[in-house]
Amino acid sequence: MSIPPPPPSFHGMFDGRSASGSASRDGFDLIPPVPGQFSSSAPPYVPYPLPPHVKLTDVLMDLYKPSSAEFGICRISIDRPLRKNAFRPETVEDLIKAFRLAEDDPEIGCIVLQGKGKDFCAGGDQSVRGDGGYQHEQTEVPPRLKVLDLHVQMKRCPKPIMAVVKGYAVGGGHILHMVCDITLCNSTAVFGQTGPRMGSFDAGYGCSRMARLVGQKKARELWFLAKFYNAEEAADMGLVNKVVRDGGQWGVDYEAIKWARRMMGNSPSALACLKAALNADEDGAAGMMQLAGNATRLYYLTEEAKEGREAFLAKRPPYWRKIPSSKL
Ligand SMILES: CC(C)(COP(=O)(O)OP(=O)(O)OC[C@H]1O[C@@H](n2cnc3c(N)ncnc32)[C@H](O)[C@@H]1OP(=O)(O)O)[C@@H](O)C(=O)NCCC(=O)NCCSC(=O)c1cc(O)c2ccccc2c1O
Repeated sequence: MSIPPPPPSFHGMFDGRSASGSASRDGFDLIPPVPGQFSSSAPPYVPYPLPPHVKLTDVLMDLYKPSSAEFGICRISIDRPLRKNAFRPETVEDLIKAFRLAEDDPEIGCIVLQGKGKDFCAGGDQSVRGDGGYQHEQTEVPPRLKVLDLHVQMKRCPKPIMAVVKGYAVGGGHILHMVCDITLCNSTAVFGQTGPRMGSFDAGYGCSRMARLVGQKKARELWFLAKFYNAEEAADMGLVNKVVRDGGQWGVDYEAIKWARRMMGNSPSALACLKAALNADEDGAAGMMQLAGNATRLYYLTEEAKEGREAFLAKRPPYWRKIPSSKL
């Protein structure tokens, strides 16, 4: 496989100097794109090429690949704007499929989760909430809370996931953004839990992740009072990485591209291991397993691991001492 040359726009990024030689602390501000760089004012995503066997009804996927040398950004959008992107079981199934595709696609380096239209997501669709969970259109599928599986999948995904929040991120929509690695929002964003007001609660990541993000006292305030908070309040609490205050309609979308390109300019394996490590204490044995899985995968790349495999296949004893690194 031929390796593409490094992207010209990144020259100088890592030594703190721009291509023109002007000093810059860490190069972040050198990262394109800026609005106006593209012919259209909307961010430059194109439809994601779905494999023929995958059909999505409630979710859209699109893609932005800055250059052939860089990884691409996959944007996953909940597409139920008339219900403020409230999710039904079919939406969750689509999200699970979309995240799986993005995770497995070697061209993708970062995933953006957003809502289509003015809102991020207003949580579980109450019109299909039955007595035992959310009811699938196909009535033979038992009512479930499949969104909890989606949370686990997002936490385990080795690629960074960034929420871009505009409008409401409430109820289960608030939990979805909290499960993402990074949250950017604009000044229209509204955050909060609604469960105790309408007969529900999420005692999973909805509690544990929130308490780690905002602290125990604030988490109890968010859940017990079930109030809404604006973008500034959410940022002050540590729920949001950055509030993009200006930049017009697409400001936060461009900021997300910039953050994604910055992350994708860093080592993918380092990011995957860091994500697993940052998850580990919250996720108990499952979290340690995720971190340990990365160690095994990296070990497989060593001459020592390859010798073990080759020896087994050749029906001979492994010859560890011929490998200089095979000692601790
Ligand atoms: C978000 C709002 C405050 C917005 O109010 P506003 O007045 O601006 O807009 P409307 O209320 O008129 O909404 C427009 C339109 O959308 C429909 N809609 C909005 N949210 C939902 C929803 N969640 N389900 C179904 N439909 C919704 C609304 O009915 C309107 O439709 P019309 O046909 O009438 O035009 C306000 O909309 C609001 O408070 N929404 C409800 C927010 C909410 O309570 N969400 C559910 C919380 S429970 C949950 O999400 C949940 C998630 C989990 O992950 C769990 C995990 C484990 C266990 C339980 C979980 C769980 O319960």
